[in-house]
Amino acid sequence: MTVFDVRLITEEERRATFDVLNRSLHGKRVADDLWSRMGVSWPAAHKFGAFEGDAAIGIASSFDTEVAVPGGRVLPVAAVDGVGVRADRTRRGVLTALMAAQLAEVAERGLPLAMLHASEPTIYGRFGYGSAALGKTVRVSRPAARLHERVPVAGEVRLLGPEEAVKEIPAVYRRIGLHRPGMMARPEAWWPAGHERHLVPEERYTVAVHSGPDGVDGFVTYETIGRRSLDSPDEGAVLNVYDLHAAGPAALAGLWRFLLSVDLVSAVHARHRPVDEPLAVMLTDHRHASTLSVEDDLWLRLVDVEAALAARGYRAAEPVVVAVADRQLASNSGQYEVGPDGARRTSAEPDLVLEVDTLGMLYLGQWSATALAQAGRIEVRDPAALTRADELFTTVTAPWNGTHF
Ligand SMILES: CC(=O)SCCNC(=O)CCNC(=O)[C@H](O)C(C)(C)COP(=O)(O)OP(=O)(O)OC[C@H]1O[C@@H](n2cnc3c(N)ncnc32)[C@H](O)[C@@H]1OP(=O)(O)O
Repeated sequence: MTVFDVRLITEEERRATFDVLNRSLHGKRVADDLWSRMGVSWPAAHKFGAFEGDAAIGIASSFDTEVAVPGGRVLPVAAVDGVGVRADRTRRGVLTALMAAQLAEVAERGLPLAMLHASEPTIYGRFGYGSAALGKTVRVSRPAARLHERVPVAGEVRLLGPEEAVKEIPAVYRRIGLHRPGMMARPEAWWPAGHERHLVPEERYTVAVHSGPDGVDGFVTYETIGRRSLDSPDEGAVLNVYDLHAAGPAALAGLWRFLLSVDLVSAVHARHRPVDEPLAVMLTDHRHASTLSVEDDLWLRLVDVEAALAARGYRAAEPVVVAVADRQLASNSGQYEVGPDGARRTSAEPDLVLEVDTLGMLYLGQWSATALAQAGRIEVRDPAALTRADELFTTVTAPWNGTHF
């Protein structure tokens, strides 16, 4: 039986806890040069450590940012960005204790939501997180793929050097805005090169911007891996898209036209794209684009169910009453009436009964109530209410996070 304490870390414990994280995720200790680069992005704030005496054995980190929710509002959110337990201390409840402390702190600070990207999909459901936005990995073959003649393309693409990129790209990301549920504000500190999270990454990446009639309206960061051999021209160089954001269809098309024009490349791969991005039908032959996988991308936890439900928009339908059970934050458990005018607590009998992780799956519009009921995740007391819940929670665009954190 392991005896450990869980508490907020001190400044002096930053490196030891980062070491726990790095070893748990990558199996490597943090060398001096790595720490001198990455230490800046590992502040002590909002980091819970698990300690055996003075020795760090676990870490759960988060930072505050904002996330878009259906209906257009942007809510404060705790983005959980670093979780790990020392390999010789796993499966003894260390993570469970860390997540409880973190959730209590996020709730106490009044943040309505928490979110994360999971290393494994089996970990976070038990802590109230639901798989709230999916992402697809697409592959487009070159040189055969061509944009269809009706795809709107106006504007041009220009490559940026690293210094220009650091200056221009943060403003472009802000201008594009959080136009899909699930998109997040990116902390300013992330952008400069040399930062752990640098969003205008290392030398191996190329950054390009698209300019339309109103100025710069999209960007892409990519790297090219492998070389195409003259003996087997269909195999070889893959252009990997790391980050791609566009303000609208013309910018998206312009960036893809550019990506498909890069010489000596046999295929363009893009991970974690929005599931409804219409890339295949933007091509003359949509078999040139294939979806390699669809994966869980963003996981969402409603920390304050009433505030979170009240803050999102709903489509027109008669209200439904949902009963929510929350095993970690009992104050969230209860009935909520959800309708086109918003959501509030009620004492009415529930039409639908679900756990808070399932509510996270419903919240951004990724999953329909019907699908979740079919999967056994919603208990249906009134079948007519299921259709109403589908209508209320549906969103026109699929949710998407689009940021590596
Ligand atoms: C947001 C992010 O940072 S994602 C990155 C997460 N980190 C990693 O993947 C790094 C490698 N893994 C680890 O460090 C650890 O295995 C962790 C953090 C995933 C889990 O830590 P632990 O201290 O072992 O978790 P804990 O003992 O509290 O487990 C709680 C429950 O979850 C289950 N569980 C925990 N991790 C896993 C897993 N990877 N796969 C399946 N079940 C798991 C446990 O079996 C346990 O189940 P039970 O309550 O039915 O007994």
